[in-house]
Amino acid sequence: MASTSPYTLKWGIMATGWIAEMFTKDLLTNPAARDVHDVRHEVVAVASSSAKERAADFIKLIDAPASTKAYGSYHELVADPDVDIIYVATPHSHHFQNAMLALDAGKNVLCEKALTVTASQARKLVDKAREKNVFFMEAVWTRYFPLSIQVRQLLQSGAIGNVYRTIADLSFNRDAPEGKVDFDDSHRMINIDLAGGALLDLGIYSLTWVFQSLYHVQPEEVKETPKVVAAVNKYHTGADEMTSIIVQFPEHKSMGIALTSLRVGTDVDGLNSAGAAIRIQGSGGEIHVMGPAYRPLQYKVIKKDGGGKIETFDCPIPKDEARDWGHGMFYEADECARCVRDGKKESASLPWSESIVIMEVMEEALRQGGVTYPDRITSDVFEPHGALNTGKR
Ligand SMILES: NC(=O)C1=CN([C@@H]2O[C@H](COP(=O)(O)OP(=O)(O)OC[C@H]3O[C@@H](n4cnc5c(N)ncnc54)[C@H](OP(=O)(O)O)[C@@H]3O)[C@@H](O)[C@H]2O)C=CC1
Ligand SMILES: O=C1OC[C@@H](O)[C@H](O)[C@H]1O
Repeated sequence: MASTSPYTLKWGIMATGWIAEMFTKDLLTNPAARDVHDVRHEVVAVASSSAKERAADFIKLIDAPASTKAYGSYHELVADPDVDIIYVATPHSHHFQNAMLALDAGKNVLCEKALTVTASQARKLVDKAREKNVFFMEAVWTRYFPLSIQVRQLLQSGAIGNVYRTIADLSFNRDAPEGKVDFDDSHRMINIDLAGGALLDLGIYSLTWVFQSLYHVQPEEVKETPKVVAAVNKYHTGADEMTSIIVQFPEHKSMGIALTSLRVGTDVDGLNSAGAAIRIQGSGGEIHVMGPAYRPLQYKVIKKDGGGKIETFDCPIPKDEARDWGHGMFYEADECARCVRDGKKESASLPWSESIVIMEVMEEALRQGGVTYPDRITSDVFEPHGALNTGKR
């Protein structure tokens, strides 16, 4: 008879910034609040590259169990035998080195987006995961939302006919006087040393929708590597502040347009008055996903022969009332738990090969736009004791 007790995945959290807080609070919610009963999560340890006290403060901040261990280095975290999986929540610049540190130690890894700064780095991480026979996934949380799964199923079932075009935007209006944007130059959003820029931070979600709707659904035997045409406006730090990419699949007669900007917003008034952030267009209709592209809560299906009828589907993020929390990152955590439980090394929702192709597209777009990141963060040579793994700023 099948066991009824849920599988427990034990997490180590690498870094103590904003998204680490959001994600770890989600891990601590009761899975039953989202009607999940087959897996659960434990936060075993948190590491800060700055100081052990910072990790201890984080544990208090998120109201984790008192037994949660605090480490003052990433090395200690990856050496902890109680940890099953490491969540890498550092800036883009650090992902390759930090994820490699964890994989090399034989840990399963969930690494924040954008997976790396270069495609070569992504390929090396995948090679290491394969060599160590561990699970590895890019934390594009939106992919694991029930909304995304429903939209992919609709597309695969032919609900809007042949899908030919997707237009997706994730842009924030952070325009500021004197040609500036409303981030300090040192902020990771625009800091070239941290691999900042609109594309790696936000545009990756526009590409996620282009890829979910046009590439992911292509049968394996006819998967087509896209052609890329990009236009980039650079900020004075050297990072991209506005990037538009055409992703072309000529064999499939399809095209995606992925947009991102730090000057104008997708949602001009914060009330979705401007309409859908994502339009997926097929021969028989359209699916409109209401933004933001990273955390969409509603989609609409409009059929060509629907006589003006619009079907609207709401997909709210469930909240654990006892903890007064529910952000939506628990869906990707549940996916990790199921994959590790089942011995899978990659997720079918975002396979390694797809993360790599998306990195290739972003790399090519930035190349066309003349954005160059410093050598120390584009290197694909693993330096376990280098500055990016030891917290030397
Ligand atoms: N999925 C999502 O919705 C979101 C994902 N992200 C992604 O998460 C990652 C982190 O973003 P976010 O949490 O906003 O960033 P923060 O700046 O808030 O946190 C980054 C953390 O990384 C660690 N770190 C190590 N070295 C450095 C360094 N040189 N400079 C700055 N921080 C360093 C620090 O933790 P410590 O000192 O403890 O080691 C720091 O707190 C990015 O990849 C981003 O794209 C961000 C926001 C939303
Ligand atoms: O991943 C993200 O999604 C939400 C944004 O606010 C954030 O900048 C980005 O990193």
